[in-house]
Amino acid sequence: MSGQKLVGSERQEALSQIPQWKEAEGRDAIKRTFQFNDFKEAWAWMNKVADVADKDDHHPEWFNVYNKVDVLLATHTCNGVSDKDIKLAKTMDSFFQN
Ligand SMILES: C[C@H](O)[C@H](O)[C@H]1CNC2=NC(N)=NC(=O)C2=N1
Repeated sequence: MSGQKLVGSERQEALSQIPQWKEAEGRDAIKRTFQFNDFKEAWAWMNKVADVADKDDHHPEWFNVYNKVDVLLATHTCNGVSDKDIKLAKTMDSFFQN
């Protein structure tokens, strides 16, 4: 994981791999909202993600209300979207499907 800001065709290719994620407004970041059956499911998912985020030292910016989690991913060190954000987005998506 380089952590370098993704730009141009490399960025478009990476974003095409995570079609549920959209570019954030007013900031170089990606966003997605996850909706669960209830709070406990949302919390369990967040807990699974937290383990990976801490292991990879790459953390989401997220806001949880009841069964919804709004997520924003960006790499602070490059002030933009990097491969680390794409990887974490894929992990979040995989935990959400399973
Ligand atoms: C000191 C610590 O390793 C750094 O601040 C890590 C922590 N988690 C991080 N998370 C994200 N999203 N971007 C970072 O640049 C980052 N840097």
